Amino acid sequence: MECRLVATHLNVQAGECIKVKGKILPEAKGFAVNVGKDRSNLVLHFNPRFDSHGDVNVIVCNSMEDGMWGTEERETDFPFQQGDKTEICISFDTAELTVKLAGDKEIVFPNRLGLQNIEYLSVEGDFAIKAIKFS
Ligand SMILES: CCCO[C@@H]1O[C@H](CO)[C@@H](O[C@@H]2O[C@H](CO)[C@H](O)[C@H](OCc3cn(Cc4ccccc4)nn3)[C@H]2O)[C@H](O)[C@H]1NC(C)=O
Repeated sequence: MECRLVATHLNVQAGECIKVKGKILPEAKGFAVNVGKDRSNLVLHFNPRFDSHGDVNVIVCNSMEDGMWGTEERETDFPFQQGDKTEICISFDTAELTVKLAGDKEIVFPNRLGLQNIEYLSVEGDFAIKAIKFS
């Protein structure tokens, strides 16, 4: 599937926010926003699934350490629509990450890797990026 963006050497600090703005493709099956140390060490794989891997309208979150997936956490309160514009804001501290979504929805996920900064960001799948902002 389509890799939309990879950014490295970011040095995003705890308390700062990574904002990803874009448009979900009309026939989207899924997309993912990954943040972490590098492509094999992800503190968060944020993966909204419209219809993929047997999931329909589920947000799958997971971590990856040395290339090995962790235990998935799944959210069925699904604030995404195919074809819509959306904005995802990820902030974190050494304990957890907070993903702010449309409609004041928030998802909290543990910082299983204990990362103190985020070096790596990638966006994959059926998502057309409009802007990336670090604040
Ligand atoms: C019940 C026993 C099998 O469990 C299934 O095992 C699959 C394989 O590990 C799980 O699917 C994987 O879940 C991972 C998160 O835990 C990742 O989402 C794996 O995908 C990685 C990936 C990203 N990409 C790029 C991309 C991303 C988004 C949309 C399109 C392409 N391509 N592959 C995805 O293949 C899938 O979530 C899991 N399902 C359950 C219910 O546990």
